[in-house]
Amino acid sequence: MNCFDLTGKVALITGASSGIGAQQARALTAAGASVVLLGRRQNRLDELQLQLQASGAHATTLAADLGDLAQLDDIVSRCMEPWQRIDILCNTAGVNLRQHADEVTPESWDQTLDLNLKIPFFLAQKLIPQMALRGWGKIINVASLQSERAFANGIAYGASKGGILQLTRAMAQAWSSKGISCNAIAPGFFPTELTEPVFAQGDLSQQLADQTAIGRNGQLSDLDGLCVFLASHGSDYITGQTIYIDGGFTAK
Ligand SMILES: NC(=O)c1ccc[n+]([C@@H]2O[C@H](COP(=O)([O-])OP(=O)(O)OC[C@H]3O[C@@H](n4cnc5c(N)ncnc54)[C@H](O)[C@@H]3O)[C@@H](O)[C@H]2O)c1
Ligand SMILES: O=C(O)[C@H](O)[C@@H](O)[C@H](O)[C@H](O)CO
Repeated sequence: MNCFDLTGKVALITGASSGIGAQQARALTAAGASVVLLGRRQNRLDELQLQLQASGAHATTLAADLGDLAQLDDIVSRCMEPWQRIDILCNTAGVNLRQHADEVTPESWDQTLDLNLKIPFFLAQKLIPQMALRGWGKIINVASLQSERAFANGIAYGASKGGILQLTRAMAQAWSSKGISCNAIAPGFFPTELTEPVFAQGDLSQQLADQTAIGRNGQLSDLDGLCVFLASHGSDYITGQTIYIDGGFTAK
């Protein structure tokens, strides 16, 4: 048995229209999974769907805004339509407003905490029952360096990503006995739309690379192995963990 083979599994990926979510879609389909691509930009989802289909993968799109919790039941029923199952949930949609503490407002706080922390929990809660019926499932949350390290412009973001670390442990306590592993990946700095303002400052980008043990920032393809591993039978006895994939940044 190839314990990393995802043939027959269906993954829902939020934030799939760009960056880490789109890369997870490439990695999971390359390992045999079918994917439901959830994002707000239909044109971007369509482009990715075509690319994945060109390499023989099964992919569908679901244009939806996760900013409104009231829409979640409708979103969940739409994501179940294509294959009547979701085995793997990648909770990847996220936002970082990079505000100094003096500038954070109740609205910007809620926007960040709702998308980065609240939605991952409630989306999982709604998908767990059908995973539990089959006795197997995988929740993959996305943490951050800011689950561990504090940045002055990361008040709400850091709170949300610190929260993800503990939420992942609590989800694991609640659901692992049903055969559902709940883990998180914690990427270092990877070039995406989210980090454009960081990578646009060459000096800052180099300083961050210098803080890694490997000596460079991440490339999206660095994430593939961990993503497939956490989605597969290969990680069935791992749950409640946040795995840093940061070139050794947090090990320093
Ligand atoms: N890039 C990095 O260095 C890095 C490091 C650590 C963690 N992360 C995390 O990775 C995740 C993905 O970020 P990324 O770096 O790929 O950036 P990204 O901006 O490319 O991806 C975020 C995605 O979330 C989507 N999104 C935002 N608001 C949404 C909403 N209301 N409804 C639905 N989708 C919405 C965006 O459209 C985008 O596609 C985030 O949770 C981020 O915090 C990124
Ligand atoms: O972009 C930034 O300003 C933030 O520091 C984060 O979004 C990081 O990219 C990431 O979370 C680090 O792991």
